[in-house]
Amino acid sequence: MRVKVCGTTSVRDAVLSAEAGADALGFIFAPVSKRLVTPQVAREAGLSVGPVVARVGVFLGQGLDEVLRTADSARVSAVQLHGPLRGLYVRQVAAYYPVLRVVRPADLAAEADMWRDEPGVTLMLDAPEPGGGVPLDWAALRDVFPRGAWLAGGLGPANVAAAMQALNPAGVDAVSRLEASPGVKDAALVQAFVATARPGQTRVIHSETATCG
Ligand SMILES: O=C(O)c1ccccc1NCC(=O)[C@H](O)[C@H](O)COP(=O)(O)O
Repeated sequence: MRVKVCGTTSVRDAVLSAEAGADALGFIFAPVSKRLVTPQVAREAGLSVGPVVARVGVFLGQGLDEVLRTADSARVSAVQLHGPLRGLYVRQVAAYYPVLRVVRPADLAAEADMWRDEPGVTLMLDAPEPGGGVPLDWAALRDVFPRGAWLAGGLGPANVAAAMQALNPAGVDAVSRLEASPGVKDAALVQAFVATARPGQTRVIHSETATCG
């Protein structure tokens, strides 16, 4: 089980999510988002969490050049793609970065067929409005949720265990229900989310500096 905390906009929030045990941090580069971050801040935040935590650049309907340039400048380790996209476009991004391809329930069957045997492209099921905090109907998805797919959509500390029980996703992702205000994390909510999704995984990011001599 992998846990991604999305909508990171500062070094402070990157460090608190990493210390809570998150496997991945999301940096949103879609201009429509309330959690928009610059590539420079994303890069600094990513560098602040050490070598283990994945940094995911999140895009919605943006041009290929913009996606690749921004991802490079932010030094992300993976790219998350929202919106209706041609298969060729997704493959072109996947030639450079592991891709989380985000789909709505209505598009799940077609996209699952398209990406089933495609190394480097992982499906993530999300609500039609990304970052909207609205959970999906897990019961309706039980028979069609693809093996190895990730789940998002209105997840938080109070419901992530039930979502995992219902669909057994390979990863979970959340933003709205982990915030004090849009773009600002609530440390207690992040800790509770990660601890519930994957117990016992906190980590130390900043250790005491050893003194020599
Ligand atoms: O969160 C946003 O503002 C956003 C805007 C545009 C594209 C993607 C966005 N978020 C992507 C995410 O990965 C969210 O974590 C995911 O949609 C779940 O959000 P939530 O339902 O609020 O937990």
